[in-house]
Amino acid sequence: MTRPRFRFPDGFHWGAATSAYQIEGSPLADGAGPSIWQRFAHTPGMMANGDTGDIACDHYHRYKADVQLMRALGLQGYRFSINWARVLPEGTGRVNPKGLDFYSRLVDELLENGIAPNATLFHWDLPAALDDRGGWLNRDVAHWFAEYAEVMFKALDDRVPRWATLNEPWVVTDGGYLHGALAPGHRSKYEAPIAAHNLMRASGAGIQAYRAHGKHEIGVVFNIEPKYPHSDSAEDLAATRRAHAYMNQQFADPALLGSYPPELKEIFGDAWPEFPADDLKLTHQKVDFVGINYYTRAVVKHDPNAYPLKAVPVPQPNKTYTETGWEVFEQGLTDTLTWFKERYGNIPLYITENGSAFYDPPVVENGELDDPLRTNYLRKHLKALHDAIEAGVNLKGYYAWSLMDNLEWSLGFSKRFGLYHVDFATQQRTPKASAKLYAQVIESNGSVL
Ligand SMILES: N=[N+]=NCCCCNC(=O)[C@@H]1[C@H]2[C@H](O)[C@@H](O)[C@H](O)[C@@H](CO)[C@@H]12
Repeated sequence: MTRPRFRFPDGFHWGAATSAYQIEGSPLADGAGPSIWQRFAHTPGMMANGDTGDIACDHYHRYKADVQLMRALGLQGYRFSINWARVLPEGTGRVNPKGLDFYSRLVDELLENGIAPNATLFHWDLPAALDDRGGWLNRDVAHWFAEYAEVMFKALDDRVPRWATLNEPWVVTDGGYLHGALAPGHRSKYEAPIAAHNLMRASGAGIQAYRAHGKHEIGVVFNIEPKYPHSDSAEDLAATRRAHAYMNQQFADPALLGSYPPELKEIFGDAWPEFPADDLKLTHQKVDFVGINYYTRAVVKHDPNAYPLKAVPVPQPNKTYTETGWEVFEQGLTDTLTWFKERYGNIPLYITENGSAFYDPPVVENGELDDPLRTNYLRKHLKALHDAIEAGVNLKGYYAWSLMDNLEWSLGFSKRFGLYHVDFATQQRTPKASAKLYAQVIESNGSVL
C-alpha cells in the first residue's frame, strides 16, 4: 500500500501553544509580582478596547479543564510560558512558593494526561521590578535571567523534557524598545540594539545554567518572516537584505554563529554599539533545538523615509490577509525552513507557533464553530511543512498557535487565533472546525491532509 502523500515521519510531535499573560489571568494572585505587561495593560490608551490580562482565559483557575481540551485534540505536547514574576515577585531573590506551585500542578496535570510539557521561560512578561532596574537595558539582566532559569530547572526539569529560554526576542525589541507599541513602550533606536544584545546574552546564560542543572533539552524560539524583493532593482534587493538581517538574523546569528550580520551597523549607524567580543562567546551556546514561529512573509521595497530600515512591506494584490494584516503565504514556511537549514546547519527544529486570526462568524453546528479560513490556513501550512521535511529539513514537531482564543497583546481580545473559541463573558470554550481538522491530522499523523 502506498504511503499517504502527507503522512509525517513516525514520532513527529504534535502540540499547541499559549503564553502566560495571554491566557492565565490572576496576574497578581497568590503573591505574584507585577510584570511589565500588567503595568502596560493598565496604562490608559495602550490596549485595544482597554482589554487587559486581569482575567483573560482564567487559565490560572481552569487549567485542569483546559488540559482536557488538549487531550480531546490528542495533543502530544503543550507549549506554555512561565510568568517570571509569579515565581520571583521581585525578579530575583525571594521565591514565591505558590507561584512555583501553579506551574508544578500544571505540569503534573499534563503528564497525567499523556501530554509533554514544553516550557518557555520568557514570553515577554518581564517582572516590573527588573524593568525598574533597567530591565533588558541593564547588562546584569543576563545574571537575573540565569538565576530565574536555575530556580525553574531545579523545580521542574525532572518533569519538563523541553525548555526554551526566550520567545521571539525580535518582537520584544522592535515592539517594546524601537516602536513602542508593546511593553515597556520605549521608542529609541539606541535602546533597541542594547536590549536585543542583552536578550541574547541572557539566553546564553540561561543555556549555560541548563548545562549545569538540566537533564533534557533546551533551545530558543525566533519569529522568522521570509523577505522577498518587490523588484530586482539594486535598491529593492538591498532593502530586502536589510529587512531580512534585521528580523531574521539579528538574533539567530549571535545565538547560532556567534556573530552579527553586517547590515545591522548599516541600519542602526551610530546607534549600533561596539559590543565586547566576549559577549558573543556567551550568546553562542550549543542549543538542542531551535523553535521557529512562522506566520507570514513580507515583500520588500526600498523607501528612504522608512525608519530605520529604509525598507517597507508591499501589500500583495489578490491575496488573502488575516485579521492581523498578514498575507497567507504557506510557501514562505517551506522557504523559511530550507533557508534556516542552509544558514545554520541541520539543527533539530520545531515550528513552535503557526496560526491565523480570522473573523469567523460563530456558526455553531453540532457543538463546534465553523472557521473555514483558519481551517484552510492550517491545511495549507501543514502541507508546506511536509514539503520542507521532504526537502531534508530536520523538523521534529509542530505547535499550533493557539490552543484557544486569548489576549492578543495590545490588540486585546479582538484577534482570535484559537483552535477553541473562548466566550470571554462566560469563559465557555467551543471547538472550531479547525480544532476538528487538527485532531484528525494528529490522529492520522498527517495522512488526512
Ligand atoms: N508584521 N509582521 N509580521 C509578522 C511578525 C510576527 C510577530 N508576532 C508574532 O510572531 C506573535 C507571536 C507571539 O509569540 C504570540 O504571543 C502572539 O500571540 C502571536 C500572534 O501575534 C505571534
